[in-house]
Amino acid sequence: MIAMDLMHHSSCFLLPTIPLQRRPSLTTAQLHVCADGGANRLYDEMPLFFPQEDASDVRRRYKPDVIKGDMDSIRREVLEFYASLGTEIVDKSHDQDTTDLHKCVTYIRDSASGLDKSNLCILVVGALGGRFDHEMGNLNVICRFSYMRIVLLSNDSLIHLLPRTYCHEIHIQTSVEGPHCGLIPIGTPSKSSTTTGLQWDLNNTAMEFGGLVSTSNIVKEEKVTVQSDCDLLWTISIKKL
Ligand SMILES: Nc1ncnc2c1ncn2[C@@H]1O[C@H](COP(=O)(O)OP(=O)(O)OP(=O)(O)O)[C@@H](O)[C@H]1O
Ligand SMILES: Cc1ncc(C[n+]2csc(CCO)c2C)c(N)n1
Repeated sequence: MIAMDLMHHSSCFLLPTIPLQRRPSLTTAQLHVCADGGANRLYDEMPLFFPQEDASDVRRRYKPDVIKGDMDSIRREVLEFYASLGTEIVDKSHDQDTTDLHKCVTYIRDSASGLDKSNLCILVVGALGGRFDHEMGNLNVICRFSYMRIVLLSNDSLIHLLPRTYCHEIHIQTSVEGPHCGLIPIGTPSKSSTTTGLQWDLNNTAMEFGGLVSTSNIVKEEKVTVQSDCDLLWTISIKKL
């Protein structure tokens, strides 16, 4: 039998930041990349977190490093505002075969700008809870880049891939996530998946889309373990404040 490497997962990025900082925790990221129309949301919504402050000051403080995409959704005023602050604009309007998220992931993967990639994790905010074709496109990106750690986030859920080549230990941050969770074989049927720490554990269980998938499961322990013969999507609910 071949011993498999262990991969640890922890959503500690969801934990509140030190109150003194008074900043959303994602500001600690090394690189901030907006996918096309995502820049409109940053521009429109960041000032809402700081209603007492001048909107332009807030936007300057939360400036993206890069905006990349096919540029069919970003508003001109938003593009010009961030470009004037030095944001790098990567216009890929000629590429209509990959999504803007795909374009952004390749930017981060191929970026050589002093980014520490040893423990790289990409958090994708606003990735869920909108148009279904966009959501499916985003899931496809995490399957396509299965060798990278990419987490899709909304206000309600978090999703990432558990590659079949590892045993997984998921450390549950019970103050901010759970208890609802799911394990879904999205690409290929699984002949055997085994878990611990769930209300309905899998025990060498077969799963396939169109057959049995594990949705509406419940986390029962602070550590969940998963092992499978195929890549699985892991999803867990995010608690409301
Ligand atoms: N409602 C949504 N739900 C989930 N993800 C989204 C949503 N809207 C945008 N995204 C993500 O943000 C990226 C940029 O969004 P944008 O609105 O610029 O897409 P777009 O290129 O205009 O797409 P389309 O041409 O299909 O309308 C998308 O590739 C997708 O990953
Ligand atoms: C088979 C196939 N289906 C859809 C598209 C369209 N498309 C896919 S990604 C993208 C860019 C969105 O920003 C567009 C327009 C395609 N090219 N090929």
